[in-house]
Amino acid sequence: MGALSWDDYFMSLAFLTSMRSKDPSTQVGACIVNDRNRIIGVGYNGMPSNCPNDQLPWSKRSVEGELATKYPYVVHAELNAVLNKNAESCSGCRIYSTLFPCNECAKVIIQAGIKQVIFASDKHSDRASAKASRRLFELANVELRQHVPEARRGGRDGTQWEKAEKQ
Ligand SMILES: Nc1nc(=O)n([C@H]2C[C@H](O)[C@@H](COP(=O)(O)O)O2)cc1CO
Ligand SMILES: [Zn+2]
Repeated sequence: MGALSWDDYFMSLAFLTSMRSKDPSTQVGACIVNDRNRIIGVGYNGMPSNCPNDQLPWSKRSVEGELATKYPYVVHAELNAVLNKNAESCSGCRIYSTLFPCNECAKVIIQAGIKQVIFASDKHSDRASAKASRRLFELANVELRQHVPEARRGGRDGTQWEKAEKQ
């Protein structure tokens, strides 16, 4: 078996990172890499630091309304990856994400100077948020590419991607 490609390696790292997420329904991971294939930052979806996790909800919906769901509180994987960066800048970098970025993360990705987005799952492509992301990325000349694991081209065991697509 040959060496793992950079794309498979960084997407695998994004999946590994996603496994740190406490979100019971959707674990997302992201990894930012520079043009020398050095890792600049990683992140997963989680509640903001210093907020005791047991005091915020993980529900998708609630009879008590939106404030009793995770959505107003959770920090997305891509935003965490940018915020966690260990380099001066993300300018000219690429980001690997296990899920296509929402429009709020698209704004952050563009403002951070990231030039390429590689994603695994695109399961919410019909949502307004994903359509807005695409529009912003197109206007800002950020390249989008869905990751096709080597396994799909014949060879490696690609079970983690199959699992992500089913999520
Ligand atoms: N690109 C993304 N990065 C993320 O980190 N997320 C997070 C926010 C939530 O914690 C979870 C989505 O919840 P759900 O609606 O699929 O149960 O994934 C969501 C998206 C989707 O745009
Ligand atoms: Zn987002």
